[in-house]
Amino acid sequence: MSNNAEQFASDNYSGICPEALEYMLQANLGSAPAYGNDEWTQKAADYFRELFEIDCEVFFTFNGTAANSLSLAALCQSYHSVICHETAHIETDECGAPEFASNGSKLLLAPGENGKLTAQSIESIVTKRTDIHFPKPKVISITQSTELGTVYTIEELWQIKEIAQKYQLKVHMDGARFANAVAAMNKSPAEITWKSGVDVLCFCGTKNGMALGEAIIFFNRKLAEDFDYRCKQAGQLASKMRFISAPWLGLLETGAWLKNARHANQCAEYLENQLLQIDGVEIMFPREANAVFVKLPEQVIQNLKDKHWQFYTFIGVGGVRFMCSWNTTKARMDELIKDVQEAIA
Ligand SMILES: Cc1ncc(COP(=O)(O)O)c(C=O)c1O
Ligand SMILES: C[C@H](O)[C@H](N)C(=O)O
Repeated sequence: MSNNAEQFASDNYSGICPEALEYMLQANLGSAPAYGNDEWTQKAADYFRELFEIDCEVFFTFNGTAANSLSLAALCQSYHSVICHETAHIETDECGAPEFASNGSKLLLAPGENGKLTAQSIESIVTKRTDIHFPKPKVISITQSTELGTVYTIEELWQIKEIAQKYQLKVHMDGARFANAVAAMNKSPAEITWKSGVDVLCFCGTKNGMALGEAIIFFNRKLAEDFDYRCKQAGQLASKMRFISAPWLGLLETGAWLKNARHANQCAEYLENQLLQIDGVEIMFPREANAVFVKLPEQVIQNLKDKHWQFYTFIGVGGVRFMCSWNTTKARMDELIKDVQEAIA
């Protein structure tokens, strides 16, 4: 087997946290009804309704791309468009799945500082064209925490809510790192979702300590009509759904979902502080969740790769993302910091 030392490439690299694994093993005792008709799925869905303080509709998919693309398809018709940030994952890394699942809804890209849409950038797109030849804006998609490791504040979410209401737009939240945003903001899940105008949240379990599995949470039940059929048709209805919902229940009932996110955020804060002490390292965006984006000289990047460090460099020349996870250790961070120091020296 290859070297399984922890990497800072992505929280997708991490294994399953103990709580998720324990509940998975419990669910493995004996047989259970298939296709979501099991007690684990019912309990997990009920727990989400308790956590978000609302009678929301909950669905489970295998991954985030499916969650995003299917939920967006539920919010708009093929002749509509979805406004998202130019660095949004639904634009950069889902291979056109949102457009495919919606039969053609166009993504309209907006700039914005630190990876965030603003009410102004949204309004300028909505008002730019209103003629029949242009796909009518219908959905705003925001990522919380963002692809650049930043977090929408409550004030920013409310400004976006006001624009959405002004122009009758729905709001989708890509919550690949939603737990990290909750941990960073110290606000309730309800406050940073439906109370701030979010209609549907794709809450990622994969990056939060599960093997796989996302929860799609419709705060507006009307929008979930027949969504189960959409999931089935897309191959996202798990026959042994208990092996997605039980680990979710493990994260929720034990509080590990928030504990894991807090740990990842705290590790990123430590990593950022240590990197800031190295001459030649430039922090690219405010570190507000579990990712640290730094600018490094090209030969330093190559030196780190030669030492078998793995990381994403999708953010321009010299841009590097270090992502912390539920199982990140100080020892491993110190190894990375030492190698960066030696490479720069
Ligand atoms: C911001 C964001 N959204 C969505 C996804 C999609 O998740 P998946 O790779 O499981 O399709 C990812 C993947 O890591 C992501 O980083
Ligand atoms: C960028 C890559 O697609 C993955 N979503 C990640 O964040 O690691």
